[in-house]
Amino acid sequence: MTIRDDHSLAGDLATEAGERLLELRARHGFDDQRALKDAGDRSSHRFLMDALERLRPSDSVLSEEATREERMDPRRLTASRVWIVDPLDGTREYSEPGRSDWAVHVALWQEGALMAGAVALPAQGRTLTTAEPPVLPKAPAAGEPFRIAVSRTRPPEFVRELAARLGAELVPIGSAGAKISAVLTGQVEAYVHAGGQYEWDSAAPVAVALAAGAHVSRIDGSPPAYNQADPSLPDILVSLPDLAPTMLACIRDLHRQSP
Ligand SMILES: Nc1ncnc2c1ncn2[C@@H]1O[C@H](COP(=O)(O)O)[C@@H](OP(=O)(O)O)[C@H]1O
Ligand SMILES: [Mg+2]
Repeated sequence: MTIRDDHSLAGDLATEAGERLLELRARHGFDDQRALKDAGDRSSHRFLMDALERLRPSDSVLSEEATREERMDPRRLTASRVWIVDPLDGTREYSEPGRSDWAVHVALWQEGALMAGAVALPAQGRTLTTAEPPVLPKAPAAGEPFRIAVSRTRPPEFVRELAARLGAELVPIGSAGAKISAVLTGQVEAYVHAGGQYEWDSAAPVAVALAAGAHVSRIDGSPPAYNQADPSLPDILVSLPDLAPTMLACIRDLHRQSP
């Protein structure tokens, strides 16, 4: 098995899971959105688990849709390779007609670092991967306005003030994968989240963002850690590198004023 194989495998699995989700959405329709969400989460999880079991039988897997016991299985903490997957990120948007901000995340953590990953954006017809990381757009000149992607439904409470101080525009988008992809492809210049999230929500897009050379950190500037005993990873900042120092300083100021 070569390193290159893992990058391609992540891309192929995310893309195929995404195609299956597109078919399911077309077949199912939107009359029962709850049922569509459940069917999407469940079938995509099953597909990815079966494929990884077959193709990488000695690796561990941490999936959003696994049972609590499976997620807390201590064996993954001593494993050297763990696939961290979110079979359907942006489940809410998947169940809304016409929306393309949902994703499939497949990442590989190996010995302490994210070493491969892919984010399929099936309704946008593309998959971003560490096999061929996207070329980052140019950052806006100092003082120029820029755009920050935020959750449509659970944006961090400090984000309005952050945008006001930085002269930035907030762009609500569903799915952490779709938001980080939007940074990497030039629809926005940054993504900030706080208040709750899990490793599977960010592992794959963070792997691609790091491979592309984007800034990735927690909102206190520290590096995010994956394959932890507690998979909670509640905040994240991904941005074009030049914007990160100013954004982190501004977030720090805001927290100093109202901790
Ligand atoms: N406060 C919070 N607590 C837990 N999970 C959160 C959260 N805010 C966002 N998330 C998760 O992060 C992903 C992106 O959310 P959003 O679109 O709001 O930015 C979603 O994943 P899923 O769709 O896989 O559940 C969502 O559940
Ligand atoms: Mg998710």
